[in-house]
Amino acid sequence: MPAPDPAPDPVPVPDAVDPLLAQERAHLGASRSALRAMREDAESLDIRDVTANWVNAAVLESQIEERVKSLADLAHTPLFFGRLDYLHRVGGAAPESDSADRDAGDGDGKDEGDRFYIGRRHVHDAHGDPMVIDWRAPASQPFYGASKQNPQDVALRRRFGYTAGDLTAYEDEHLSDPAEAVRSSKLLQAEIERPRVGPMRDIVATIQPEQDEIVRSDLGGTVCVQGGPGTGKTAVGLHRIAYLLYAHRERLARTGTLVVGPNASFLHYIEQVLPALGELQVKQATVDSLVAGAVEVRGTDAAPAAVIKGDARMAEVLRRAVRSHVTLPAEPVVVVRGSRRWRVPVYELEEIVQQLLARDMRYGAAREALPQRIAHAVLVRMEEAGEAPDDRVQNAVARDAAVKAVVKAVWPPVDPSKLVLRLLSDPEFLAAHADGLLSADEQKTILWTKPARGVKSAKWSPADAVLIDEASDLVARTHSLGHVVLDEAQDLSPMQYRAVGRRCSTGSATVLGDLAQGTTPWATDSWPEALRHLGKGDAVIEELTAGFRVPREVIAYASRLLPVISPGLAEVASVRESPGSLSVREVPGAGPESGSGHLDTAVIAACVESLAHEGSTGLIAADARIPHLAEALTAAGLPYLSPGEETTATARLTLVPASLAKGLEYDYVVLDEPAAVVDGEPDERTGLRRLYVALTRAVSGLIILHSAPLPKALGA
Ligand SMILES: Nc1ncnc2c1ncn2[C@@H]1O[C@H](COP(=O)(O)OP(=O)(O)OP(=O)(O)O)[C@@H](O)[C@H]1O
Repeated sequence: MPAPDPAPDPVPVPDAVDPLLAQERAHLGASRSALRAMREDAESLDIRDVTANWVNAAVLESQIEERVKSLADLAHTPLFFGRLDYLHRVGGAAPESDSADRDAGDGDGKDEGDRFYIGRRHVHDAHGDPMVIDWRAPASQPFYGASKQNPQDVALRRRFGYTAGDLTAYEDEHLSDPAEAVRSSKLLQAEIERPRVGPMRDIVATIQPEQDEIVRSDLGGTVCVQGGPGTGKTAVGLHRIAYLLYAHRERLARTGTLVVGPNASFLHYIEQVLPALGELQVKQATVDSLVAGAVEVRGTDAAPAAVIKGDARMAEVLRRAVRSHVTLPAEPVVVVRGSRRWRVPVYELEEIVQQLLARDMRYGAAREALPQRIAHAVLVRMEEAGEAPDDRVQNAVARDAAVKAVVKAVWPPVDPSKLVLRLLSDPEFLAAHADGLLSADEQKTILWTKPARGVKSAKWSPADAVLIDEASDLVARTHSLGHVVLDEAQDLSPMQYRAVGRRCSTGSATVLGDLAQGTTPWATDSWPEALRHLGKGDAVIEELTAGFRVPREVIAYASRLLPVISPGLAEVASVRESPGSLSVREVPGAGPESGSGHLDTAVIAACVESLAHEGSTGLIAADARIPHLAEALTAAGLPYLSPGEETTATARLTLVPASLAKGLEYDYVVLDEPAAVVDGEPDERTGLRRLYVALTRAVSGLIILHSAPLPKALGA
């Protein structure tokens, strides 16, 4: 990101001094009143005359309720944050869908250029003229994308600053005035530097041009975003879903949208962003919860077994195993109807089965088609004999006991859980289907040492549940949603990508991740490959490099790990102007013999030091150290939260196991014993990647405390 001269301070000016500010405040007041009127209109809608039955009435009522909710004037979110004055009149094209109230730029008979106030939702006056337009409307786009080089027909871009809900400042850029120098925005900087408390916030007022391009990319295509820590991937993914819901509301309301995140605490952290943008219909899941349901997951796999179970070759093993249930018919089928017997010979039955196999239909769909095919063969014979059977006869023949018996023998039902249970319990069955795909050693690795007796008693692991999900899809097609946002995607196994891909097979996806933050044993090293497993090989891959979270000094320190953990990846360029602080403190005297008493004391002191600042503090430590640190915090009288629990002005300290730090951020981070974080992982590279994640959670300051030597890769 270029660093042009800063704009003059957007100093708050009293109304008397700046009449322009007074005008803008007046527009804000009028917009608020208009919004109130819109809400009152929605509340007073009488649906009795327009609905024919109670089902329609209930649907309509809930729609009205949603609308009333979406029209609420939220005290802490300003109604608009920007203004665009176009050089000319523009007609902001409406989105694909219904609602006229999202249209922007209706004619108002003026000759001068259009002026739009940009906010989180559309507000119109009593005549239907827009007071505020939705940030997602086409006419809002130049607010994010226009520049001095490409003013996009915009004369003036104005950003507004608020203090405690009051409009107190503004900042202007005359984009079409060649005499005006390019300046960086103070308001944008202030927004980025704002202390973090509570759940994740929307960034709608300050989306950057390169982010905006991703947010507004078309519903038809899948976009994959590679970006280092804090480059706004999660923010961009959530805003993209809000944008798509705006631009294609009807289609996506029918097909559904989903955000997939790494764990429940992460989902909890991000769950407020979409409602703040007025979007309430988005489902959230982890990959584990997505594939849950068929069995209860109570077990875990050792890394080597999990890696093989997550390998894409397992898809072929399963496909073979499912199809192995089909056997070619050995006997003809004879259907008796009245006094006549109709016989379909073996070779013809075989042909029917072969045709179904060749069509590569879902196993269950083919099983349903088979009796109809056999019945058809019977009907052909009836017609040849001069009868004139109709559809009812064909259906009756398809349900005939003799036909049913053939179907049962030739194409028996397959229970996906039982199938996977057998593959993992029965070496011969596995060998038969893994032949040429998995080596003997690999087969041994995934076989259960103690074969399970039944689906209920088996100790299923998360990777097993993914296998069952794949098998289920081989039997019956998984329902596809319209759009899926997949966050922290680098951590998925090929089989997990397939599971997510099934859920957007007829839709599209936004795939977000950072190869350097991959911490699973199966983490991906190549986006093109990951996207192929997802079934979206033609996705566009974008890169975000500007960092909005981590201060320069801190990101430079963490980036020392990059050559080891992800050679070739570029260091994030921090856009934060406040220098931030990095403090690396060695605490002598601790160690296995003397216990970790000194380190604990230093950690507690660092937490107290961090809490003296405004904003949240996260104490991140190796998972194994968490119970111990929890005790130390309690003994020191420092109350703390768990990740995902909302920080508030009074509860600002969170104790974070390194394994749950991904995706989260805190104003100040105290990092306990980096070597323990690295040692907590099965191999060094994964350990260093985990450390990289932990080092990149801080917004304003990072204190690292260690008594063991720091990992060499940090240049220590
Ligand atoms: N354009 C922006 N304006 C203001 N803040 C932004 C902008 N983009 C991102 N941010 C802020 O930067 C922080 C990091 O964003 P986000 O969590 O989306 O990054 P990420 O790339 O997903 O990070 P990680 O890889 O660590 O998960 C958040 O506080 C977010 O609100």
